[in-house]
Amino acid sequence: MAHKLFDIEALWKIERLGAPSLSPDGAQAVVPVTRFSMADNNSRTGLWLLSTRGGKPRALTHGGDKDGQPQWSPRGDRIAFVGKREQEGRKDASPQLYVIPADGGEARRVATVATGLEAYRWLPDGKRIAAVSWVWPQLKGGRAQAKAYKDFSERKETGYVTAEPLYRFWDDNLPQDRVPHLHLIDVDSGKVRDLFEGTPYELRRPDPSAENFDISPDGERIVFAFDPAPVKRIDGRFALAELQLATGRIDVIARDDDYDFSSPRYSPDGDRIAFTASHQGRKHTMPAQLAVWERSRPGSRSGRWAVESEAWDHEVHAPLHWEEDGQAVLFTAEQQGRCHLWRFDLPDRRAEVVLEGGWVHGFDKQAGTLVALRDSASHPGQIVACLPGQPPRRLERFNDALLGPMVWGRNEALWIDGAEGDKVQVWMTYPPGFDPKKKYPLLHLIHGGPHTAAGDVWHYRWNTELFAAQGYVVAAVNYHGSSSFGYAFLDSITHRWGTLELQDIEAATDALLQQPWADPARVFATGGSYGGYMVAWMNGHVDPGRYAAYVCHAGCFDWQAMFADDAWSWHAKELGAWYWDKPDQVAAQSPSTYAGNMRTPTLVIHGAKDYRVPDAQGLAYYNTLHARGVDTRLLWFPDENHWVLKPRNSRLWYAEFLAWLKRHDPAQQPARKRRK
Ligand SMILES: CSCC[C@H](NC=O)C(=O)N[C@@H](Cc1ccccc1)C(=O)O
Repeated sequence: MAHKLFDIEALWKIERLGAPSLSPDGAQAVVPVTRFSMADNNSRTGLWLLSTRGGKPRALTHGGDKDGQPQWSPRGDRIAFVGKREQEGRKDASPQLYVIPADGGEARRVATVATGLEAYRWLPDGKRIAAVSWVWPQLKGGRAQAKAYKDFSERKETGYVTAEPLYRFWDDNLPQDRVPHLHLIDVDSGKVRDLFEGTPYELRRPDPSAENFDISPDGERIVFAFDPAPVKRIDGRFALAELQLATGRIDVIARDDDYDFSSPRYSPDGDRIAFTASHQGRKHTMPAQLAVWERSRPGSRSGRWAVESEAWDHEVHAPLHWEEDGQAVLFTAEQQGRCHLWRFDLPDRRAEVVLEGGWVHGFDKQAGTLVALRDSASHPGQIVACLPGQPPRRLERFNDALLGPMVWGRNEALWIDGAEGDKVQVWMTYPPGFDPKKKYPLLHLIHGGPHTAAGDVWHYRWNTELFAAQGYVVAAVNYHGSSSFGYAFLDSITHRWGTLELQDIEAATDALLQQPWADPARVFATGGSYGGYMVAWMNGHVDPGRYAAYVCHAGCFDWQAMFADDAWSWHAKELGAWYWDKPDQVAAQSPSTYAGNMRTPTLVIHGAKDYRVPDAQGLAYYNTLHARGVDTRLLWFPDENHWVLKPRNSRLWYAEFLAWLKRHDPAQQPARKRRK
């Protein structure tokens, strides 16, 4: 068989699987599958049925362009999903809810909600659905909302007037006077009721999702997380409230101004609620921990809550999923650059791994069958099933024909001596056919956050296998501040951004340059967002010549000017001061302060729709390098945000990235230039 090298065309031919939902008997899973077209520069998402008992995957939907968030009904007879389709002569102007018989057939639009529907959950009766829609809170009734939506869509004034502190999020101009409300939808009649109408309640504004609410097993109550503060900010501290469906009464059941609560889930008997609690009053970096609220007595509206996982030094990721016996909760959590599925036993307060990562991104468990979406640095997302007493088994082979004939680079985690005498993890990907007796260029990929991690995960925007296939030894350092190594390590960089991270990256470079394969003239450093901050920081702190070139994608350059970002209320917590109180402390952590030392060639990349790191950051860095006479190049996307997401722009991104490294790689210069 001919062996092919993995490249950008293959990357975009990969069919991307979404989180699975299981039928109530656990026999089948439904998953969204997205296929991209480089030619058309777009994508289509359809739903597929996968049997957990054996058999070939079957396509469930064909009609829509973007059929997402499939959820099996509690009775197992139908599957709901969110899509934008054309049906009965009507084209959806906003995402709507559809249902389709689980054994196939035509999808039916459940209702037309002018303001659109997003996240949702089935009620246990299988006849109703609770869904999120952004509405004008002062209006009453669907008709008034529809008129407001029409007026808004057809308005000629494009100006955005606001007095909100949170008025944009990533690339979204929210709230524009709307707030996310929960709605109750009757699946057969299509009747819709706004459950929060006339109340001050709303779900979280940044990315409201189905993790923010849950329905009690008897279908009588809905618990949801809400921000009690009258003015909503990105770092709001959420409380929990419970709504009685019969009366509309809402009671606040758990509130602590020191804590941020999220992701509530009812226990199988409905008398406890698992949720995540982050002790923000102690410090803004505190992890989300597993907490449980317990009703004082059955049917009561009061109860007590406690953090259960305090002694377990891990951050708990939503969603939470109760085991059927009510004794344990399943969730994912990171550990040393991997993300496993864990079972947290409540009586013992002990966590054990149920399914190892790579990286587990989504899962469901019904009737003893577990399914999960899992990837690793060496393969994209796959759906695996675990039946009782059996090892994990793959349920589909969507990408095997494409990826099977490729030669892959080897991935491994190394540990080096980093800052503060700590061991620091470095994820390595070696070129296919790597021979340690030959010489190779070294490429740092520096992760963002800073409180995230590089790891055993498949990345579409910073694909380690793709870079390795181009001949680079790829190193991704989990510098101080990274998640997945415990709280002290994550918090160690607070109020002194840049310093320890640089020591770790430099220590990794030193350690790797000891390897026989390393070529000291061919070392590159690249990164996005906080990783972009780091390469700009390196340009001002590391001697010129140590790194042959940098690539800075969406990098933070100047923390004072960064105050234009959507995350501005975090700055003082992370940097230790507002810029007007301690300008020197903030400036000391800004790469721009060290511009006078910058000499290393840099490719600067930025998207104009990036509200997290506004593109003025990238432009200021690029202009600075120009003014200083440093070799630089700008790749600016008018239509991309913090991430480059369109197939053609991604191809351009990789092409420019690789061409920049090649241009500054002494081994890749024409012979005449190299002799000079
Ligand atoms: C508390 S850190 C800021 C939020 C955030 N973290 C999640 O990844 C983030 O967006 N980080 C950016 C860099 C950044 C840091 C601080 C303020 C704005 C942007 C990233 O690396 O993606």
